[in-house]
Amino acid sequence: MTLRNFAFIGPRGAGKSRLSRKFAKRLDRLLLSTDTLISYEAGGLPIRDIVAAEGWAGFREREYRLLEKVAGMPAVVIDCGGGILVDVDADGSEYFSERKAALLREKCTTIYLKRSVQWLLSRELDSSHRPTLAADYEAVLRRRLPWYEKAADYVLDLSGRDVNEGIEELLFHFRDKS
Ligand SMILES: Nc1ncnc2c1ncn2[C@@H]1O[C@H](COP(=O)(O)OP(=O)(O)O)[C@@H](O)[C@H]1O
Ligand SMILES: O=C(O)C1=C[C@@H](OP(=O)(O)O)[C@@H](O)[C@H](O)C1
Ligand SMILES: [Mg+2]
Repeated sequence: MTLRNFAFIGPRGAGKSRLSRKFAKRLDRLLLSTDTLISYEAGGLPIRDIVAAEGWAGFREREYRLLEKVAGMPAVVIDCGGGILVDVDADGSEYFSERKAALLREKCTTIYLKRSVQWLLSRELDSSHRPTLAADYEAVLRRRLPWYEKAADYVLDLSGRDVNEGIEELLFHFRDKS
């Protein structure tokens, strides 16, 4: 039995944080949230404030540096922020983050929590901790969804199913592989 770690990826609001907490508990593993650790390292500043101060480029850089530290830890569950596969260029345009994808590929079993575009749009979350991504959130989703597919070792489609069913599927699929 190897002690490979798990990383959850997927768009904002897919349920990564909630599911990964339950999953880590079932496996009795340590759960690490990239968002929470980035905030903590920034002296407790909410992500919204980090982005306001440093721009998305600053936040993506923090995300990369944090992922470098946690991706190789053995036997942990990593709850990634929705933009873990994103970097931004000088004019603020998003592109696929090969450097963060490479860390996930090399060091983690990456699970994509898949939801339909309609489901995600109907639940787009408005919270003081989640800075607005763009006026056209659907365009953001359509650009990013293929990136999650590309980076995933396993796709967990939660359409019409609850979190517990999803966890049972993962425990079954990875029963001899984790
Ligand atoms: N399956 C679900 N059923 C009901 N509420 C959910 C479910 N998954 C997530 N939520 C709620 O939706 C919100 C976003 O979930 P969260 O786990 O934070 O998503 P993510 O980390 O992918 O952005 C939270 O308020 C959470 O309580
Ligand atoms: O999609 C994104 O770019 C982001 C998603 C957020 O995490 P959740 O997916 O947990 O909401 C958080 O990392 C930050 O606000 C940026
Ligand atoms: Mg989250």
